[in-house]
Formats: sequence, C-alpha cells, structure tokens
Amino acid sequence: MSSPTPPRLSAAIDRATGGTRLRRLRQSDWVRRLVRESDVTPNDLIWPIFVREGDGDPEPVASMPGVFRRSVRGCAEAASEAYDLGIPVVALFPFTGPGQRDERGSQALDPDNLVCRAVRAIKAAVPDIGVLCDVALDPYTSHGHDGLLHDGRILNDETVEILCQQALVQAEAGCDILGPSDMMDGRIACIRSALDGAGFRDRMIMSYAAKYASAFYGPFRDAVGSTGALKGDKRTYQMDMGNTDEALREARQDILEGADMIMVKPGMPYLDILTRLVDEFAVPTFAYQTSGEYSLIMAAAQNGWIDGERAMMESLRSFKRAGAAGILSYFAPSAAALLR
Ligand SMILES: NCc1[nH]cc(CCC(=O)O)c1CC(=O)O
Ligand SMILES: [Mg+2]
Repeated sequence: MSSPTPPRLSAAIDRATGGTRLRRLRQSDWVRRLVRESDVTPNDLIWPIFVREGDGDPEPVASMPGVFRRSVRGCAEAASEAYDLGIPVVALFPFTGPGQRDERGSQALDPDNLVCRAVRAIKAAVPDIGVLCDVALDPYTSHGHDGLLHDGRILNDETVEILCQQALVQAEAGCDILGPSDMMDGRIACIRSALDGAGFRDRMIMSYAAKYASAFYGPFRDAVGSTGALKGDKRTYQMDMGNTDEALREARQDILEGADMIMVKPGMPYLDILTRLVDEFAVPTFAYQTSGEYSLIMAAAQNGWIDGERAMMESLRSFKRAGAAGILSYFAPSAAALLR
C-alpha cells in the first residue's frame, strides 16, 4: 500500500515538531517495549496472604473476590506457589475471631500464635522465600485498634513497648522483614534496638512510614475479622489525607530510626506521596495496593465494566512509573503468572 500524498499541513507540522514525530516510537509492540521507561516484573511483587485457624480448603473472603483465608498448611502451599512464580516475599495477616481477642491484644505475644506458626511452616517448606509480618495489635485487640486503648485514647509509648516484644516473637519464628503498620511515634528505633539486642541484626524493617486513615482498608478488616470489632476510627494515629509535607517528616523519622525500607499506603490514590518520598530519600520505597483498591477493580471486572487483567497490570505499572521499588498487592500471583 503506497502512502497518500502528504496534506498541505505536513510541512507546518514538521516545522512545529522539529521533525520529531513522537508517535514514531509507538508504531509496534517491539518498539514500545524497547523504549518503555518502567515495567513490572514478578521481582517487584509482595503477596499478602491471610491465615486462619483449622485445616481444610481455603475459605473465600466475600469482599475480595479471588482472595482466601488459608490454613497454616495452606499458607505454606501458597508460599511455594509464590516461589515458583518468582515472587520474592509473602506477607502474613491473621484472621482472629472475637474469642481470640482481648483489650491488650495478648495473642500478639504468643510464640505459637497463628502468624508464628505460619512463618515456621513457610520457612520449613520454602526456605528461600522472604516472609514479612505486620507489627501492630489490631488483629488481636477486642476494640480493633493498632495499639492500647485507655480512656478513649490510643497510648503511644505503652504500645511501642508491646510492639517491640511482638517483633521479637515474630523474628524468633523466622520472620525476615518486620513491617510496623501501627503509626505510633518512635517505634522503628525501639524495634531496631530490640532486634539488635536479641541478636537479630540481619532482620529487616519495612516501615509503614506514610499510612493514611483511609476508606480503602474496608475489605481487609473483613478479611481479618476486625470489621465488627473496630470502635471508632484510626485518625489519631494514621495520617490525614490532606497532608504531603507530613509524609516527608514521617518518612525521615523512620529512616533515621533505622528503617531499611519504607512504604506508602494506600497506593493508587497516593502516588504523589510515593513519588515525593522516592525523590527526597532514595531509599527502597514500596506501595501497598490495599484491599479496597483490589476489590474495586475486581468488582468492576466481574460486572464486565472493565477489562480486569488490563486494569490490574495498568495499576501495578503505575506504581513502578511513580518510582516504587515494589508493590504489596493481592494481585501478586495473577500478575506474576501473566508476566511469566
Ligand atoms: N495494622 C493494620 C493493617 N495492616 C494492613 C492493613 C490494610 C491492608 C489492606 O487494606 O489491604 C491494615 C488495616 C488498618 O490499618 O486498619
Ligand atoms: Mg511515624
């Protein structure tokens, strides 16, 4: 097919663009791949997994299509699946019913709690995968808060003291990366020195440095059994969504206190924060694509309103483009499978 004669405008367009037609580099798949500035690989993914008591099949989480609560053994199987897919890390979150919760979240310090048993099972089955554990009390407290509640207030320093013990219990079980997700002040320094003091100098800390009080955690609280439990909201410790300078102050503190990696949460509505932290600190910075972000894509896909696979990949790529070192995402196994 011969090209049509150039319209009169062509010379003017060439003058205006200096002759560089930007569409030239979009004309085929191979050249688009060649000039792509950022991409996602399975190496970028951390897969959050929910663990529950008992045996048997994975149990679906109603508000998160395709996500399950797994037995301890099921978690080890999931970790082995993750390993085969090239996913470097799994993150563990326990489902705890009202019967296993109390005012002080005592279960957090039980070396045989669900998370610790799951860590041991994973490490025994798949020694070469990384395991990340949340450090926070919310799966274990009767009021659903991340810290100790006293007279309607969340106590900071008293909570930090318990978080240090929780981190030690998890490290003892074999957890590689401690992920304090509580937003108490000063917890990174205290956890670092507790770990070092107990001989866990090599264990890493990925701090939830800029974690916002968000509506996008809704399905997660359902998944871990906190929905009915949570009294009030978390706005006295999680960040206000209007703030971005404050995220720099939070991240700076955590880095100075010894965080090896930092995280922004939620993900998609906070890409501006992610980019600011990456530009400012140049430390490995992760995004948490939260339960709500996952479920809104899944719900639209199930209704046929959106191409679920493409939306999934586009959302993950957006984090990389914004500068993320990696992404915690419930899409991890499906995305990794697609990327192979
Ligand atoms: N410390 C709790 C914690 N750790 C991870 C998430 C949310 C994860 C998600 O929504 O996928 C939450 C919820 C909360 O702060 O209430
Ligand atoms: Mg802080």
